[in-house]
This record gives sequence, C-alpha cells and structure tokens, in this order.
Amino acid sequence: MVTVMFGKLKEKLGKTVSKLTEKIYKKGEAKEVTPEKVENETQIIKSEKEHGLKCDTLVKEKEEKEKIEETPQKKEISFFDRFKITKTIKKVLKKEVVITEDDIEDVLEELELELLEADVAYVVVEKIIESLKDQLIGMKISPNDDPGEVTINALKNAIREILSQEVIDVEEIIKEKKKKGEPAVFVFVGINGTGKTTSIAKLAYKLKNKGYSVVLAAGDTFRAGAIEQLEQHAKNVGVRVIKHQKGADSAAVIYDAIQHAKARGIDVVLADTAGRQATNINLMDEMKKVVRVTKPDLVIFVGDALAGNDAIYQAEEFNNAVNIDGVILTKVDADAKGGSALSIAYAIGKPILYLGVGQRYGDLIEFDVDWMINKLFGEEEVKFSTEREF
Ligand SMILES: Nc1nc2c(ncn2[C@@H]2O[C@H](COP(=O)(O)OP(=O)(O)OP(=O)(O)O)[C@@H](O)[C@H]2O)c(=O)[nH]1
Repeated sequence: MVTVMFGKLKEKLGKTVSKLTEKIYKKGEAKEVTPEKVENETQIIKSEKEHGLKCDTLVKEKEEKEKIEETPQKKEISFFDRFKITKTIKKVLKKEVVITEDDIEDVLEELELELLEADVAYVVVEKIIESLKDQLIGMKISPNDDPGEVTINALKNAIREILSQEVIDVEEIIKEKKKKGEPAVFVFVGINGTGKTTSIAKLAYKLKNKGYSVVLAAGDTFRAGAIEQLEQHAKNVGVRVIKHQKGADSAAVIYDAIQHAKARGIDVVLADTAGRQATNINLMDEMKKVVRVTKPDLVIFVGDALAGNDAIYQAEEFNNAVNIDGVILTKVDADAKGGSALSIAYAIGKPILYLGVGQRYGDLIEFDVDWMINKLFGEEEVKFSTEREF
C-alpha cells in the first residue's frame, strides 16, 4: 500500500478549509454563478489528457460523444453538451461578511480533535487554533474575495508559523570549519531503531556527492552488530570508518575520528552513537560525556516519524540532556499521519534539517517550510520509492 505522505493531516486540513468556506458562503448568502465562457472541445480533451480529469461530467461526456459517434448524422457535440462538460459552479457572496468567533468555533473545535488524532502535539494544536482565531475573527470578506482562498491562506500562515525555526546551513558550517583547517563534527543521537546509522550513511552519500570528504565514527560501541552495520554502509557509500572494538568508550572513538580527519584534512566527521531510551540515565550520561569531550558542531537528533508523539517526547528529553541543534525525521515516506513532522521542530524550538524518505542512500531530503506547506495543501501526491539499498 502506497502511503500518501502526511495523508491524514492533508485530508483534515482540506476538510477544515471546506467547512470554513461554507460558513462564510452561508453568512454572506452566496449565490451560484456559472462561468462566462465555455471551454471548447479541444481544451476539454486537453484537460482530460493533461490532468487525467475523470470527473463525472467528462466521463459522461465521453459516453455521450461515443453515442453521438455511433449515430453518424450528429458529428458535433451540441453547445449545451459542451456547456455541461465544463460546468464549474462558483459562488459569490451577496454581501460583505465579518467573521465572528461564533461563526468558526465549532469548526475549530473539530479541527483541534482531528489534529490531535493525526498525532499533532497538543502545544502545536493550541498554537494553530490560536493563530487561526487571531487571523479570522473580525476579518471582513467582501463579495470580491474568494472565501476558499482566504481560509487556505489563514491555515497556511498558521502552519508556517509552527514550522519556521532558525535555518541551519550544514554546508556553511563545513566551509567555516574548513577555513580553520578543522573538520565539521556532527554527532547523531536518538533512541533505538529510529534510523541514526542509516541517516549517517545517507548524509555521507549526500555530502560526498557534493564534493566533501567524509569519515564515519563508529560511536555505537554498545549494540551487537552496530559497528559492522556502519562499516557496510561506509563501504557501499565509499567512505572510511574509524572504529574501536565493541564495548569501547564511545567518546574515545569519536575523538580518534576527529584527530584522523584533522591529520588528513577531511571535511566532515559523522559520528554514530548507541540508541538509548531517554529514561536510561546511564546511557544519557554517556551521551553527555560524548558531547562534552568531542565538542561537536551539531548534535543531530534522529526521530522516527512513525513514533508520532513519542518522537516529540524523546526529542524534548534529549534536548534537555544535551541541547540538540537540529533534527532528522526518518520514515516520513511511511508516515500516513504527519503529526510529528508538523510538531517536532516547534516542540523543541530547533529546526528539522532533513527528512528520511526511504531506504536508498539518496532518500534524504533537505527540509524546507515551503516544501512542506506545498505537500500539505498542494494537489500533487508524492510517490516514494519502496526500493531498498540497505
Ligand atoms: N521506510 C524508511 N525506513 C527507514 C528510513 N530510515 C531508516 N529506515 C529503516 O529503519 C531501520 C532502522 O534503521 P537504523 O539506521 O539501523 O536505526 P538506528 O537508529 O541506527 O538503530 P540502532 O542502531 O538500534 O540505534 C532500518 O531498517 C532502516 O532501513 C526511512 O527514511 N524510511
């Protein structure tokens, strides 16, 4: 089953736009108007070909057209038939509307429940509702305005506020460190199984393809097989790994990798660490030591989008322990809800750097607010590859 990325969130936001729009139409006693002009047949067929429009009228029209073709005497589609094909009813407000809290209260209450259901963190839901109220209550909508556009823009603004954090330019950090003759050091932290090792490999692949030299540090000396897993990724991607034996001190391995990179003028050190539960005090203390000793340029929290609210809680705990700089949210390709992608940055006040969108080395995309807004409100449905490279 192909997951529609952020599918649940997208559906709920779409429903809210329709409900708010209908409320405004009703209050403004909107009347239906038909389009001034009728498209000609070529435009209709073109629309059908270009957009695969299979709406009822077009399908019905094709059946009627086939029927006409069966009876040779009626070659042309009548004007009225054409008119039916492109019948796009628009509504126009009869009078100006001033939106009151009563007008939108019930729709916003429903939106609140539905966002919570899509795994959006409570603090984020509250912020979105508050922003919508600030934007919409008291707003004047004239007959020249398009209520649908007004409501979509209000929702987009509310979500943009949530998603916008200070942007971190990873390549800028690498270049700045290179000027000082030092490697940029990025340490990856998170709980077990979220995709740390995989994301390190994906970022190594991305940076290597951009011309940077990369070395990996096998800092997960805890989990059986973790060192070998990272070595396999490094081989596949074509970068080196600095490792010690299993059970060695994680900070020491990463420290050695940094010295190796310095000695050889390598641009970037990507350091793995053992997956750990935020509740495991000993492992959290070890992680604090790793950060204290290695002084990384970025501490990157790797969260699993499928974990929903748990990913937010874990990010908050890790942020309290070692001050996270940025987030990689993985398995977004498999996340039908979308709540964690919307919530994690706002909940900890740190930016999402990348999204993991599959199991190939190229399946790591730089996060961008406009990109996410477009995915939540855009028409296109993103299809991800289910191919596996690891
Ligand atoms: N669909 C999908 N799967 C992913 C993504 N990122 C990681 N995975 C899978 O998630 C699983 C765990 O990935 P790892 O990188 O081993 O996780 P980890 O955090 O290093 O795990 P520990 O070493 O136990 O802490 C693997 O099967 C990956 O292929 C992603 O973006 N999309």
